[in-house]
Amino acid sequence: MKPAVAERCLGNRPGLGPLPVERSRALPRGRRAPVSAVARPGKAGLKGNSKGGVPAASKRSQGATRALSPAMVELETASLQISQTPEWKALEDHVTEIEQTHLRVLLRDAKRSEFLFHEHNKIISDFSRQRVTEKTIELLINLADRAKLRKKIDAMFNGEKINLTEDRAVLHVALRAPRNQQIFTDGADVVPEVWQVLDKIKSFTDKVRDGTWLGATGKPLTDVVAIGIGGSFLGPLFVHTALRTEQTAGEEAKGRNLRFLANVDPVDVARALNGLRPETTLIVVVSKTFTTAETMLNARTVRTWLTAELGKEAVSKHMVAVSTNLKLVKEFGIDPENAFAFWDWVGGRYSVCSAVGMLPLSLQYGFDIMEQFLKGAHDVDDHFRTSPFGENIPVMLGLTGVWNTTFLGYPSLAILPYTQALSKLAPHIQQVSMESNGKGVSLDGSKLSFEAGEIDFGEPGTNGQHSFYQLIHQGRVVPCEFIGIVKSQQSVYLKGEVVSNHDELMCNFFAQADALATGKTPVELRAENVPDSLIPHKTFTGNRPSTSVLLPELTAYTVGQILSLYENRIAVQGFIWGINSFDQWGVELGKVLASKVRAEMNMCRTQDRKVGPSDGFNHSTTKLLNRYLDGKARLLYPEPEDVFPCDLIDADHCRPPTSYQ
Ligand SMILES: O=P(O)(O)OC[C@H]1O[C@H](O)[C@H](O)[C@@H](O)[C@@H]1O
Repeated sequence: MKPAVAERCLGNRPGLGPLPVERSRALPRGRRAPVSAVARPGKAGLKGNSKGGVPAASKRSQGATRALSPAMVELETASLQISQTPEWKALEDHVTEIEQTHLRVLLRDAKRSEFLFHEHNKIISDFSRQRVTEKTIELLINLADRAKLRKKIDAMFNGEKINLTEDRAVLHVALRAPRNQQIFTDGADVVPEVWQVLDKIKSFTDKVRDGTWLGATGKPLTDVVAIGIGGSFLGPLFVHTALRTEQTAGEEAKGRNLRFLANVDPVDVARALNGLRPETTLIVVVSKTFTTAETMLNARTVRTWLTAELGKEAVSKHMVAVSTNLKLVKEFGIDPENAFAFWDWVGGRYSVCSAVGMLPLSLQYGFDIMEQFLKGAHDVDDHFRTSPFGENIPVMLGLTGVWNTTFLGYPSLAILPYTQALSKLAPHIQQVSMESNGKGVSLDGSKLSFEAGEIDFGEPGTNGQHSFYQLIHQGRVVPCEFIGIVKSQQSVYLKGEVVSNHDELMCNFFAQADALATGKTPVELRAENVPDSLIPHKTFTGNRPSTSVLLPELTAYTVGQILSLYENRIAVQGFIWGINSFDQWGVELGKVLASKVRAEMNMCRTQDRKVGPSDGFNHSTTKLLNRYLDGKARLLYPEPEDVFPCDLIDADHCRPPTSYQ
């Protein structure tokens, strides 16, 4: 073992000045500055809803940095001051009316329940446990009309550049369009390109699966590790988790393994590679930009793992990539022939239907199954694009979401699938929803006068019931979305049991929604002889809103439907709030600051400095960084080029990563 490198850099150093946040706000390469920053630099303090002055959209059209099409100016204008419109005000007034009702009473009205019960292609959605009446829905649809929801949906499907701050179209719906459909953006039909890549995925994945494509030592590649993070990870993980126990998909996946590596934590590397052999492993590097720090370090790490055993030439057989940046893929050393493209009009969190999901998932389940997934998503896209709002399930989900969040003041949403197979739905939707709608300004850059976005979380039932349901029954009001399945992927019915295992699960699906809605009153408790002292503790106020969605089964097709329900629901909310749901500037600042820390750590290591950071860190960060580096200085590492976090994976290649001096 080479001598240890002592990494002690930081001495005690007096507190430094506050972090120069403004100076650090570099923009990512290739991206434009947000409109509010470039078009109207002096506008930061302008209130979005100030009554005076020229509307921002028309200001922009009077000489801003770039021209918008008349259609986009109209849509941007429709997004301004939505909270000042009579339709918004009517909903605010209506809250008082709704507050005088209780779901216990509303649910007695069968006519109302029928009105709130919708069905599309075997997906049933029941909105009767929302705190709404027919009038509420009418008022919400009026608001949608005022926000020009229909035009915004059309603009999205027609390839208009509705992602204004990045000047991009939002066309993930084109990823699941049938071959014969035409969808244009910038004057070109994108559907042929989409199918060109899908055909390439089919051809490649067939070859890997049938053993025509072999590894460097002539062995079939049975194991796949997909390296990617955020949108290049969560969607594919959700779909993989949903299909693992589905009968047909399970058959197709026999003898194959699909794993994901997302976190830059070496612990995740060790876990992803544990038990795998390079000679039977195919690595798929998934990154829209091919610059994401975590993914690129993980890709380099796994490439080292691979080439240490198989040599550099093995990369062409064992590593493929999915990206919009084919130039960087090539520079990384992956043959462009082995790269699967997608386009800047696909947002990362909306990319699971592109090669991002289709490549790794087709390797695991075969292309034909995954084509069903695309068909399911397209089916709901079509329903979303064409159905009247009152019968349109994604629109209804979006409208009730806006009602709960903005008007009734419930900021969160619990996503509660009653099937373990959907256990990764909530983590995926967290990104789609919170990265899309977690915004503080409207499309034109003016500050919102209300809070947009929704705090999403969730767990499959019944696990959640034994965890956080206490709070949602008796603590805060958290609107819920229950998802149930008629036919389980796995059927178990034990002799002597009163119901099958799946029915047992589904009893809870029905019971929980009613418990939240109707609650339990002190009168009912007294009738059950509950002692007076316990009555307050055992009372359930009820009146807690939820939606129930019931699907016939969970297959690749219905998983695609679920994806589209949520993606489009989230778009509806953003369209009504008047925000840009398709950019994500909020993730940049942390990345910039991490680069500064990285530069500092590197300087400490290379110069073996004994002094603290030279500038730019505040007292708190300096102090904590000191403690971290102090702690690290006590550890013995091999020379950096030998550090390889795989001692858990393959003892031949690794040494103990650390030990205490
Ligand atoms: O696919 P990549 O370019 O590697 O990006 C991965 C992720 O990076 C950032 O966190 C973005 O906010 C996400 O939207 C994106 O999905």
